Amino acid sequence: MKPEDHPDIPASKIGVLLTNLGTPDAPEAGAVRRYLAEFLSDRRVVELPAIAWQPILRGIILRTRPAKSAEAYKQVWREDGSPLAAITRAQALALKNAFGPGVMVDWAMRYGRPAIAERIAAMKAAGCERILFAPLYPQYCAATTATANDAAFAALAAMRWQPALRTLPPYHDDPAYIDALKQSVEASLAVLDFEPDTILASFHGMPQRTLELGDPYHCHCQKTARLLRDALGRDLEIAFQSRFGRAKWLGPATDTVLAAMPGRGIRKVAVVTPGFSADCVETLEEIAIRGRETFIESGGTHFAALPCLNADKGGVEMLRTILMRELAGWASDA
Ligand SMILES: C=CC1=C(C)c2cc3[nH]c(cc4nc(cc5[nH]c(cc1n2)c(C)c5CCC(=O)O)C(CCC(=O)O)=C4C)c(C)c3C=C
Ligand SMILES: [Fe+2]
Ligand SMILES: [Fe+2]
Repeated sequence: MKPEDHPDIPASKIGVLLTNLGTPDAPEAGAVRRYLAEFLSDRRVVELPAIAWQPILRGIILRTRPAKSAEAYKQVWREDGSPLAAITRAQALALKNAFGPGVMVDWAMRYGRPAIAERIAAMKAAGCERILFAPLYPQYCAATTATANDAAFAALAAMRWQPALRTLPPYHDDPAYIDALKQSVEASLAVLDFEPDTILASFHGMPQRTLELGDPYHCHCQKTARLLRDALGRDLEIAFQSRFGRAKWLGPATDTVLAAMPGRGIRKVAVVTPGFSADCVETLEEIAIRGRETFIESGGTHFAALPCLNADKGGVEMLRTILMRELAGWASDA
């Protein structure tokens, strides 16, 4: 029996914490500025010494970009908030009972709210002595996966009684992921009123230098694209979107490819964004709105932006499969 002066200890549980990048609290310049200040101050994202970068960030970028980005967010904002947050929340909800009793599922964001440290602390307070931390990036990159893991381990660094922590590895070539993408693309194409001449797989870009420094992101994206092309058994091109700053980024650039396609005889295109586990401003505004404009203004006739896996049945089942594998030896249902 526990002595009277002994602190309460909740029954031992397991936690699964889904994590994505983060998003502003509102589609307004002030909220976007706070979000970008945190995001773009991360040394894993902009790999420049603070003394050189902070004056540019504070003096130029945070004065100009928030208003422009807020306009983009306004165009995709939903009644239940930012698409990225709403969909990540829905993914966690859909997986709530997926791993059996004693396994709780929650979600967090690397930047903004709900914060990773806050949700890990809540899981520990609820009795989670083991946590599977799952950054939902199929392709590994230091600017996404590693910085999310850093934040999780930093949260543990402040704890006396730490939970054991596992992290979800990249799943860019996992058969469950490739199959979910194939099914999702085929279902989306089946309801289009046109047959695309080709499919363009657009991944978020990264500075070229990160490839030279040893980041596997470029190779992971290429492998996902190759496996998806093989699974679909049809033409599929790869491109990288969302270039930021003046340095050279991975290519070819999505907007350049879309602008050139009609000149190459490709007038009908479907764009898929397999690197995003949830639709967000990058897919819904940059691709579905601006990408369409670029393609049509260049002479294209038909354009479709296909949805991400999101909290759809196939996407959730894929997440259940890969998460269950990582829970092996921890959860009895795994
Ligand atoms: C999926 C992988 C992602 C990688 C790799 C990535 C790298 C990266 N991004 C920026 C700058 C910005 N990204 C922004 C939005 C954004 N980025 C990702 C994912 C990756 N980023 C997502 C899911 C989102 C959407 C967030 C949302 O709220 O919907 C933005 C903000 C939007 C804007 O102002 O354009 C910026 C800025 C850099 C610099 C970078 C790698 C170095
Ligand atoms: Fe980004
Ligand atoms: Fe590569």
